[in-house]
Amino acid sequence: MPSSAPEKNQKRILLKLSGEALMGAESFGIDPSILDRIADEVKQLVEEDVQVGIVIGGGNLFRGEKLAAAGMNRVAGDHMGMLATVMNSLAMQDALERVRVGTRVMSAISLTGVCEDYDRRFALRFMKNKQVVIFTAGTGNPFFTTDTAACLRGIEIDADVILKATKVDGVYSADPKIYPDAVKYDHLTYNEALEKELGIMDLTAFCLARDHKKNIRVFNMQKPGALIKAVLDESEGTLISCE
Ligand SMILES: Nc1ncnc2c1ncn2[C@@H]1O[C@H](COP(=O)(O)OP(=O)(O)OP(=O)(O)O)[C@@H](O)[C@H]1O
Ligand SMILES: O=c1ccn([C@@H]2O[C@H](COP(=O)(O)O)[C@@H](O)[C@H]2O)c(=O)[nH]1
Repeated sequence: MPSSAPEKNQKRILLKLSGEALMGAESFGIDPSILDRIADEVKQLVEEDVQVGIVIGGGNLFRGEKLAAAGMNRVAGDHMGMLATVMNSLAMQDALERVRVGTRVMSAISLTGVCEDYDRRFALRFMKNKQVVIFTAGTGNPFFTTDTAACLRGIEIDADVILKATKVDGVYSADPKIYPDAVKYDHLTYNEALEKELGIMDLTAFCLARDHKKNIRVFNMQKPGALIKAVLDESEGTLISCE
């Protein structure tokens, strides 16, 4: 049976892009200049022979939890949240294809005529052929997050690392947006992150990555060049690993 692992010396990454990071200075939606910069950086990685899978959040548009707090049925709200991730994914695909990076959007929810259904084996083939694969619509199930989807897909495609691209420089002793004196960690184990109840990711995502021994690197996507450094130099942000 053919191996699903990348060729020797070739990296495969799962990049989780926060929906909120796509807003830039806006309070809702997408700032096209941010998408264009991310597309340029992803293109550089593909040119360096890195296989790239992407999961995008939907927090810039809708979150099920927030809609439920406003009175909506939670499952309907989560469906809206997952569809929001599809909108972000289509925008990212468009930006990547404008810089001539072949991109497939594979959805956990069937959306005939809009994007392809998720199929792990096809996804691996596309990535080996230098196409970027955007895994969209989260896990396809309500009550989950796109962080969990990123860990799930990262494990399925046997990524070398899961990169969480967000709006802060890494993992801190407390949320740096609320506690400006919080201290940044360069490295943490999963057990430390869980014990300290660090809110950078939800517990389901953390436990999934820990149980399957996948490292996560958290870094700031708003910093130009940080993605390249996080992948090629492994020097950006905070690394979370088992040991
Ligand atoms: N200990 C901590 N260290 C760093 N950031 C933290 C911590 N606790 C909470 N945070 C917050 O977590 C946020 C991460 O949110 P991010 O927007 O990346 O995730 P998301 O909710 O999964 O994505 P989306 O925006 O797509 O919904 C950071 O912006 C930061 O303010
Ligand atoms: O597997 C999933 C993933 C996401 N959702 C819903 O989508 C929104 C947006 O995702 P974020 O991770 O918050 O960016 C999320 O709030 C959920 O409502 C989901 O239901 N299932």
